[in-house]
Amino acid sequence: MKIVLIGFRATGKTSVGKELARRLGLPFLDLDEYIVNKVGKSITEIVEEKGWPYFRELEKEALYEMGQRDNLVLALGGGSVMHTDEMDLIKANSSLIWLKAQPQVILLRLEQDEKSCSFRPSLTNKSLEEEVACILAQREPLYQRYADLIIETDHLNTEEVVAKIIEFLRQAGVI
Ligand SMILES: Nc1ncnc2c1ncn2[C@@H]1O[C@H](COP(=O)(O)OP(=O)(O)O)[C@@H](O)[C@H]1O
Ligand SMILES: O=C(O)C1=C[C@@H](OP(=O)(O)O)[C@@H](O)[C@H](O)C1
Ligand SMILES: [Mg+2]
Repeated sequence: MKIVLIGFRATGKTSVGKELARRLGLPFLDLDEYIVNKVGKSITEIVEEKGWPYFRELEKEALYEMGQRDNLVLALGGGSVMHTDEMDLIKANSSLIWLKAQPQVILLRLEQDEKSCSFRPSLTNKSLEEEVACILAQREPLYQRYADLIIETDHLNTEEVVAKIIEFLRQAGVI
């Protein structure tokens, strides 16, 4: 059983993934934390030193490795869905959950999360507000393409999101 969380930055993939794994008694892996531990540098350091294309190569490689793994809950980074070959492999043997949030909610969570500084360097030269609108629009078709279940998280806390995922997995006969 492999449960994979996708969605834009700050929609709750990492927090929900940890709690879901605890509830299901499965190991949890966060793709960004995996990359950071492997390289020994924060995402912000990686991007400042070598640029976004280099981070995307590391992400693609890590995603491919996760395609080979089973029995885990996996939280991806917001941009992981751009690696379509690796995502197609993951899609073949996983339940994929798309966590959604409205742009205003994403902005608020991004600004309040202490990890934004080291895990979420700017993706564009735009203002944060413009960046969220623009990158969300680009990526939504990809999130849609891979999702088995879509959850609107604006008015739900982490436990409520986890409960919805567990209910879906039960109904689908996955657990
Ligand atoms: N459902 C939620 N309601 C309120 N805040 C949330 C929710 N999910 C996540 N957060 C908060 O948003 C921030 C980003 O969450 P995180 O799990 O790191 O998201 P992601 O991994 O998708 O970027 C954190 O500060 C987290 O506590
Ligand atoms: O949206 C993106 O391109 C990114 C999202 C981040 O992960 P979260 O979605 O967990 O914030 C992290 O992978 C990196 O900063 C790139
Ligand atoms: Mg995350």
